[in-house]
Amino acid sequence: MNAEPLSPDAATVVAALREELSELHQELVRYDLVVWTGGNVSGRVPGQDLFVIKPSGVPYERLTPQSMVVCDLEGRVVDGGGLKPSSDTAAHAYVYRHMPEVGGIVHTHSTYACAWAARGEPVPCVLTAMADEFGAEIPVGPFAVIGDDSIGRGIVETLTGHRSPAVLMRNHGPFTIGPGPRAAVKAAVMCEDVARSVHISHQLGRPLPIDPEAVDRLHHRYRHAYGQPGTSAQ
Ligand SMILES: O=C(CO)[C@@H](O)[C@H](O)COP(=O)(O)O
Repeated sequence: MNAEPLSPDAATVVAALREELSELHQELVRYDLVVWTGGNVSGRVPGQDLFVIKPSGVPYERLTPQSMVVCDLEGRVVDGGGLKPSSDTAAHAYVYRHMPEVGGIVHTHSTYACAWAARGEPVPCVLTAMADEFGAEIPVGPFAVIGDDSIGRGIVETLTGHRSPAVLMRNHGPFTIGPGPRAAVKAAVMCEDVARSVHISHQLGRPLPIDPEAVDRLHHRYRHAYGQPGTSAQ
């Protein structure tokens, strides 16, 4: 379905988002977070009830700005250029409808995060890098079927009021959120990194917990003081 044409301003914003998403999908490949056509990235169109998402089942090397699909917040295609949107479109749409602060969503099948998801076990906050980025454990969401908004419901119910921008959907894999798509990709990269380190730590012995007050301080510093003035950790 192709709906009303976008206003010139909205069309400019969508064009920029198509470019950004096309590039960000290659980051999933670069960081080894996906195989074949698994995984997807989306971004909310600021000021519009729209988001842009990957087409379903298209190999990463064939993804282009033009192949990205524009949807409304019910997950209906607004501009798809003949391509079907990702199988997770209804899930992303549900999150955008229920978490207005979210501007980007990522799903990957990264190995270590999926291994924790298969066990249904949260990744405990036992590294300063985890306290920085996640401010808590990485929680597990419910088992949910693919194709409707069940995954979205699980993401929203698990991450609302939680500091972590990542949830491990049980028996499935990680979904990450952020104020924009780049921040959500970063959370996906960090999620895999800490899932791997903590897994290895478990194999070596018992990881030591971090005092919750120290977790709070680390997370606050990372959010508000890390990096260059005027830039954020995102
Ligand atoms: O795991 C899932 C479905 O949740 C996806 O990651 C698929 O593997 C890729 O689906 P498309 O985004 O290509 O439809």
